[in-house]
Amino acid sequence: MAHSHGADSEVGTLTTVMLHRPGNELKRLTPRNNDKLLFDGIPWVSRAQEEHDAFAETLRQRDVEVLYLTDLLTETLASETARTHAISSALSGLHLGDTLRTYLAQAMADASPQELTDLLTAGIRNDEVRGGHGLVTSLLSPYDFLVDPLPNLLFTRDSSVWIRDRVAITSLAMPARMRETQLTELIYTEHPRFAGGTEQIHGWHNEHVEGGDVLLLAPGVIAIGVGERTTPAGVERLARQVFHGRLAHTVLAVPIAQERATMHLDTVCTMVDFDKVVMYPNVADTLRAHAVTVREHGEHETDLVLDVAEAEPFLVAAAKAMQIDTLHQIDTGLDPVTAEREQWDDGNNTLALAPRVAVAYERNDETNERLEEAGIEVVRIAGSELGSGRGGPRCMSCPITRAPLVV
Ligand SMILES: NC(=[NH2+])NCCC[C@H](N)C(=O)O
Repeated sequence: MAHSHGADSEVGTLTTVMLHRPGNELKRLTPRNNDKLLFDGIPWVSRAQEEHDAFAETLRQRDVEVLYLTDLLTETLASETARTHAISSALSGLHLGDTLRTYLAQAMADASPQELTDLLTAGIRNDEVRGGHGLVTSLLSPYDFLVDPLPNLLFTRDSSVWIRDRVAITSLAMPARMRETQLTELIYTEHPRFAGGTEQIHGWHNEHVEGGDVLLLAPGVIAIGVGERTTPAGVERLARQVFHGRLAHTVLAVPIAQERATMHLDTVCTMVDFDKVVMYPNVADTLRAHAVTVREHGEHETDLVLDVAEAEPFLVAAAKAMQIDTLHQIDTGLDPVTAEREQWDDGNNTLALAPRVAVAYERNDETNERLEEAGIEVVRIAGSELGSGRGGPRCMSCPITRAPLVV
């Protein structure tokens, strides 16, 4: 069946989304490794799954087709080429040594597609290896991971992003997340739903760009946060690619604080209408953007000559590029302490289902009330466990298709 995929805005009616239902990879988290694995606590896994199932159900009730990353992966792994590729990339680390690598490659090759999906997402710990007892396995601690678990797969926003009809395979900055894009790349390359018909841009081998930093402000206008995750060179690379592919006319490069609380642009600002954003009040006055445009196209991406404007207030630069009078910031009017608490719990990380309809964590009472006062329908979901990885509804979703935005 031919599918057409893609998105040209943050708010066009959402029709297909990719989620990841939290699984065994979360059971790998311990108080000793949670910081490195980018979680702030140890989630109660079964409750996280319940919360996630309710999130998915909420989307389905609104006619959104929900695809699960692991289902797509298992279907992809039915192909021998895909399996070989998945196994060799998962075992490419230099911590393994030849004996163990050969043993693991065989064990993974013997696994069913479903088992292989589990090994690739939950990882393999040294004490789980029953054979291959050579030097490396004896010297490593039993609790060392031979294949790292991927607890942050939950945040499907970051590991790929659709821009118009292309999908950007991102390049994740934190070591704990780098393997995620081996999986998204494999799905988009080999899964029958995407194979052949989907053109990919960027790539995990390129400069760092994470999907949480990429906001499709309007058809042709993309804001990209630059901070802890996306690097200045990452923005330049993606800008060149979207300009070369004629996917956008303006990229706004938006510096954000290099801190965990604001790891991505979507932790401080998301769109809830074609001309409205909800923004963390404590950065609203200082957020700035450089508009990047094309001075000269060329035959190749590298021939492009870019124009980079002086920084302007973000809302001003955005409205100009979007060719609207004002990009409104919904004034949540929160005092700085409440604002800081609710930002930490992803109050600003909303997922638009359509203009003026947004999914948000129920816990952020004040932000949600203000959104409703401003005419936004807030679809509340529970997230006490899901939120321990520091991500809200937008982070946990990768829109694969949105209806083109009609204003
Ligand atoms: N788009 C987002 N804001 N994603 C949140 C990702 C959270 C994840 N624990 C990380 O640190 O990478």
